[in-house]
This record gives sequence, structure tokens and C-alpha cells, in this order.
Amino acid sequence: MAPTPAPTALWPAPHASGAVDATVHVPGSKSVTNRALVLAALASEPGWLRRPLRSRDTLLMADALRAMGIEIEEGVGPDGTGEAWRVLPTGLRGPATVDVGNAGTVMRFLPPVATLADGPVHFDGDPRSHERPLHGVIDALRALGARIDDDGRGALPLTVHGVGALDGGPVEVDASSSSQFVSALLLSGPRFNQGVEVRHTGSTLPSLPHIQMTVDMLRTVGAQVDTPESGGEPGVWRVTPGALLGRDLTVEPDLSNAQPFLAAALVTGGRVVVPDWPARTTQPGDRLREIFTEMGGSCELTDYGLEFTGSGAVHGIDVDLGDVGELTPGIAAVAALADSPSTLRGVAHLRLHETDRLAALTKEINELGGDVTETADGLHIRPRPLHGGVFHTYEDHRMATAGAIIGLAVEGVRIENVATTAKTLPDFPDLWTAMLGAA
Ligand SMILES: O=C(O)C1=C[C@@H](OP(=O)(O)O)[C@@H](O)[C@H](O)C1
Ligand SMILES: C=C(OP(=O)(O)O)C(=O)O
Repeated sequence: MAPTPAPTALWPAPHASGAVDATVHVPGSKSVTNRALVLAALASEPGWLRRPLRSRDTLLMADALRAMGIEIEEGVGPDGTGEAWRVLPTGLRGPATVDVGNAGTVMRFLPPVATLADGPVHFDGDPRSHERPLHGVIDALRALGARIDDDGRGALPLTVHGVGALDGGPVEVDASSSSQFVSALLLSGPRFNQGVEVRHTGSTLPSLPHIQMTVDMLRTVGAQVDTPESGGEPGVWRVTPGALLGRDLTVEPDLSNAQPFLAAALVTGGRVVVPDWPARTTQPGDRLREIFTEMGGSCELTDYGLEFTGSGAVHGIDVDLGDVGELTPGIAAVAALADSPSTLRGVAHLRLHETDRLAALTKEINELGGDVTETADGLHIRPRPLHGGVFHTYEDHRMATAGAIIGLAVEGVRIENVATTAKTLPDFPDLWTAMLGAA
């Protein structure tokens, strides 16, 4: 975890005076937008992305692809409605320089793409990006024939010496620290000469729905993918080499970013509607329907979207979040306000996310009077009456939204650097106050 920053910019988290009752249009999914950008850049024909997420992580992805020669035009869609980006793929170019910021998707998904460029591509990013694991991608690409210069730590900064093609083939990866290692290799796999066969060797594998998202989106653009779910060997994914189609794809709302709004309905005993909640999705945020129902709410999914209603009671939960780790900060915030203790398990890898999320949540909730302890793979949360104070965010968007959830129920919570939500949800403060204004 980064050292506690000086509390320069403090945002008074709004306290809810009553039950919220609002409709919240949640912007597009980060994970879908960044996969769609990569796949469109690797395609053999132009494609469209409708309702893309415009946030720090997705703009970094777009700029990185542009640096490698891809044209991305930001405008309105073919039918004149809504924001849409047109992606015009060309031969990938080097030399290029990529700023990954602190985006896991950019730092993991693009080094495989860079092996296909016709020159060196240098990657660097925020100080935290130097600490986040990348060894799975670096080692695998080297085993598949790539030349990469790094400082030997298995992390950024690094240079991929692209030569226009990569052999590909079978490779072993320990993806226990990030599912994004697997997704990264699969996304570029169709463009490797022999495709790719990724065999996960670690004892645990987080965020499986995100790997399923990768597979689904690859299939949508015409790739052939064999998976454990389609009868293949457990822990092995195989992508056949082949051209990718340019598609006209509409990005789903980001269901993980819907979390704080649903949590608002839960902790205030109110009601929040999220339009366009997909009936079927690989997004991990869909698990909130079940998790927040167990914690005291109820929900109804209709053609219009998801209506989530709090009962006024908030219960603790004992849950393995290994598949849906990015939901942990928001669940921890709700759990701190519950009427019984919670145990969140299966998320040791969160120590290497935007910040050490287990340490950050423990420290910040406890400084408001809470009783949280870290376990080997998660958190124990025993609710206690909380008081106001500064909630530090460690440049982690989900810490900021977690603090805002607590602020609904606890007067005087001030969020340090709420602007860090720009990583995936730049409109967060406005959406939040609009939701409360609608109450
Ligand atoms: O592939 C993706 O889009 C993501 C995968 C997950 O990463 P980890 O497997 O590293 O947790 C998730 O936490 C992250 O927010 C997005
Ligand atoms: C872990 C996250 O992001 P990243 O894509 O940077 O890994 C997240 O958004 O919670």
C-alpha cells in the first residue's frame, strides 16, 4: 500500500437524509471497452464500439493503440445516436511508447499486441504499475518467441521488440496473481502464427468471469477458442490462428461501477434502477444481484434494467469473492454498516491491485471506528458504530466509491482525492449527488 497521502483535496461524502429513489445510467464497462479496442485493433477490417467507456483506463488504451498506428475516431455511431468510436486497424508500428497509467488491462493486454508491431514498443506507467505483477505475460511471451528487455523483476518498465509476428504455440502461465495474464495471451492469440495454448499452472485462478469475457468476445469477432467449459482440459485455453472480424459492438454498462449505487439503495433502504442491465453477461458485477440480496436487498431484472430495493436491514455475509475480486471494496463498505459480522474470502491477490486493497480497507474503516482484520486471503469485518473522518483512497477508484458508501450512513466522512474515480468512472461525484438529489 502506498504511504498515506496528505489530505489535500477532501470531498465531503454526502450523507443520505432518507431512502434514495433514483434511476442511474451507469457508463460503459471498462473491461468490455478495453477488450473491444484490442480486438478491433487486431481485426482485418474496421469496427465500431458504441457506448464505449470514456475514462482514464480506456483513453490510455486508445492512445496506446494509436501510438502503435491504429486509427481510432471518436464520434457518433452509424445511426447518428450516442457516442461511438470507429477503429481502423492497420499494420502495427514501432517504435512507440505506451503509458499504461495504472491500468491492469493496458499493462497486461498490450505487450502481446506489441510483439506484432514492426519495431520496439516501450511500456511504462504510474509508480504503482512498477509493482503490479506482469511476470506471467513477460515469461510467456518470451517462451513464445518474443524479445523483451526489462530490469529482471518481471514488471514494468519494459520494451517489447516487435518483429511483425510471433510464433505462438503452447505455453504455461501461473495466473494466480492475475487472470489478466491469461486474457492477455488469448486476446492476441489468433494473430500468432500457431495461435496459442495457455495452460494455467498455479493453485488458484482469480476472476474467472473475466477470462470468460475474453473468450466470449474473441468468439464474437470470429476466433475459434477451446476452453475447459467447452469440453477442453481444466485450466487450458486454446486459440486457433485466424483473421478477426470488425464488428459493431455495444458496450454494456459497467456492473462493477453500478455497485456503489446499488449499495446506496441497500444501506438507505431505498430503490435504485440501473437501465440496460444485461440479461446475460460475463461481467462479475452481475453477482451483486445475489450478494446484495443476501445482504438484505431484493432485485428484479426486467427488459428495462435492474431495479434494486433495500429493506432497511443490512446483513453481514460470508462469501468467497475470488471470482469477483473487484467487488470487494464496495462489499466491505456495506459489511461495515451491517447488523452482523462478515468474512470476505478468496481475494489475497487484491494486495497487488491499484493499491493493497486489504490493507487499505482495514486501515481506513478502522480509522472511522470500525473493527476490520486482515486474514491470509481476505477480511473479517465486525460492524461497530462509525464516526466521521478522512477516508484515504491510495489512488484507487474503488476505495473512493467504498468511502462514499460509508458516508451515506456516517456523517462527516471526507474522501481524499475523489478524482481518482476517473480511472473507470469520471462522472462519479456528479452521478452520486444526482442520485441523492433525486431522493
Ligand atoms: O480482465 C479484466 O478486465 C479484469 C480482471 C480482473 O483482474 P485480476 O484477475 O487481476 O483481479 C479485475 O480485477 C480487473 O478489474 C479487470
Ligand atoms: C483491479 C482493477 O483494475 P485493473 O484493470 O487495473 O486491474 C479494478 O478496476 O478493480
